[in-house]
Amino acid sequence: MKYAVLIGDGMADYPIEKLGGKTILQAARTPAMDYIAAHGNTGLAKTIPDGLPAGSDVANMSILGYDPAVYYSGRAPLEAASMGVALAPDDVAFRCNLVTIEQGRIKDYSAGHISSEEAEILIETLDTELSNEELRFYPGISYRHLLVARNNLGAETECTPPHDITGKKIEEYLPEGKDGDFFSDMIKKSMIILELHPVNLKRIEEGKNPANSIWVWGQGYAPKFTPFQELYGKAGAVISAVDLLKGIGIYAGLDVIEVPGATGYLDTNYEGKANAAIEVLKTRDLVFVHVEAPDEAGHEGSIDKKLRAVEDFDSRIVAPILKHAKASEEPFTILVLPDHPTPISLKTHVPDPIPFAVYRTDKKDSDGAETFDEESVKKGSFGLVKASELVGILVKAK
Ligand SMILES: O=C(O)[C@@H](CO)OP(=O)(O)O
Repeated sequence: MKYAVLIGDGMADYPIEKLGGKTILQAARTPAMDYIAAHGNTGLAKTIPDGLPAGSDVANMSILGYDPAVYYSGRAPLEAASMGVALAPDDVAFRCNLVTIEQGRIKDYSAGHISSEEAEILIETLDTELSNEELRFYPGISYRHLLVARNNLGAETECTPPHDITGKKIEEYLPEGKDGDFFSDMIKKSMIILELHPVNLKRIEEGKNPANSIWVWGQGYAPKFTPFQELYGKAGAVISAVDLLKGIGIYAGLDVIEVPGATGYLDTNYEGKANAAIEVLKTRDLVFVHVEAPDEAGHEGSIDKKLRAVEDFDSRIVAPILKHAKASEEPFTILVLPDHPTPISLKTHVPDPIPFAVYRTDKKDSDGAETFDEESVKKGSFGLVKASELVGILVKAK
């Protein structure tokens, strides 16, 4: 049996008035996911354990088969692993967004989805100006970067994800608590350094949001994972543009497959990711394919972009993998799901259970769902499951 777990980050949503009360999944054309729901089994999965933040870190850790209540120690340590940054036991890794601040408010948590190339120049400037024996900055993907603080600095600081406070006054959300002042001062220093940086002057000239500040959050210590192979007896791989999924994969001992042109946005290399998934399953039992785009569209509050991202995920990731699976001599199990909802109306994540559907090429089955969406899956035989148990259920199924 081969397994393909296909994750459309943030796909789930709430009923939208402009769509006649439909959710994005109900309004989008998703024939491949509808086929999987109609010919397989469906249910709802709780990807965010009570008491943990509704983020893609917690949610995707669950989907990859690791209970966040046991394994989660923060987002940034996972991203650090993908960036090749080793952490000492008392190192605290922070996510360091490049953001756009305007009139004292968070205008854009992504600084206009700044290119990784532009961002690297800015992060290197900040590292030159602000790093010391206790602090180092590391460039990542687009607006997503890393700050590592030594000697437990910032471990207990209260930070807020910038995508949760679009439009809000930064003074009300700057880092607080232990070492809060230190990191607040660092954010303010970054504004001075970045304001007139040539990269930003050019972005402003081009009508793009400047990356005129950093914003730190998602900190934590390096986690400890039991290898995926040991937990599930399967050799697996991860395909994603973002360091978060690659980092979880590295800690789990999965192979990380790099796909050129994978951007973490709507312009990602869908075909490249689908082809890489089909290729890697020739030599591995299981592949996780993660697409970030629907989540970014949700944060932007764009119905059109989120419809496009979901339809692209369906036609350019799910459909080719489904076609390959049905033509394959070896049986396939395909699981499709979001990691969490990113409702257009809220422009950020919520911890609500997410819809999922499982299709096996060697079984004629159906739970009565005709489409794949937040309501139809409730007809399914799975009911409500703990997402971190899903992989185990699939690989043990007879
Ligand atoms: O990368 C990020 O900062 C966030 C934005 O929401 O994306 P995700 O939650 O999907 O990791």
